[in-house]
Amino acid sequence: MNDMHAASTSAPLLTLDKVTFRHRGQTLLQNISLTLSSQGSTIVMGPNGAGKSLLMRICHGLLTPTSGRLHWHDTGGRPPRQAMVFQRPVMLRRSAIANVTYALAVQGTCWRDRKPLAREALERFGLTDVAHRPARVLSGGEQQRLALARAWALRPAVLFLDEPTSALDPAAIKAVEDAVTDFGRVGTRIIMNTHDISQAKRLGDDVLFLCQGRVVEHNNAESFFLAPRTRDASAFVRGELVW
Ligand SMILES: Nc1ncnc2c1ncn2[C@@H]1O[C@H](COP(=O)(O)OP(=O)(O)OP(=O)(O)O)[C@@H](O)[C@H]1O
Repeated sequence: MNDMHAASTSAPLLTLDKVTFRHRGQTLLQNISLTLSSQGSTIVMGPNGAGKSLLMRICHGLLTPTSGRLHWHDTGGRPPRQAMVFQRPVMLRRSAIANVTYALAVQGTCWRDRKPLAREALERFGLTDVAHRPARVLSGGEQQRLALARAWALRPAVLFLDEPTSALDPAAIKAVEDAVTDFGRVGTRIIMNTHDISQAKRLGDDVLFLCQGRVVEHNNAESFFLAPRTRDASAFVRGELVW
């Protein structure tokens, strides 16, 4: 494994030490050791079933590894403020704005600040007109923007995105990519999983390439796409079928 990152000069953010995840006798993630730096955007790539979503869920704290450990460097080992955007947005049976204020309440934001923060986030993502519509009747693209607005309102230090554009048309994809760039501009650390090589080139600083539950290559994005170091990554970049 090449654990070289684009932003390797910046301080470490998260270290995974021999993280393994087993389920019903199957090893789905095996001995993953890596360090993510505190700046930039990491793109997680690899074939279907490689364990990309599992890895992100473990990093986000939704799943616990069977063995191994995670260490967040800046926050004394504890996870920093973080949010996750999924392929299919998870919306509560409430209005768009209530989905945002609810997330702020869960985070512990003072009730006086919730509505102003929610309105600002909805406006930023072009959702002011649908603020009082039930979130679940919004279009797929609008729901994904709402998921991003909800994440934006939380001011996360780290944002995980699990294939956020795979069900969207080009205009909606552009809106999501612009949002990811905006998060990056305000210093949010991006960790995103995508199958779209062009998108990875547009958004990624470093690439984490997984195959069959292992990290095969971790490299800065330019090197990964121009001169991958491993056979599997080369085949993947050439568009060959890798599994
Ligand atoms: N919560 C879970 N508990 C147990 N097994 C899981 C869980 N989530 C995923 N898996 C299994 O782990 C393997 C890897 O799944 P994962 O969703 O991480 O792959 P992926 O690389 O994201 O694939 P894709 O590109 O198809 O989304 C699959 O065999 C899946 O069935």
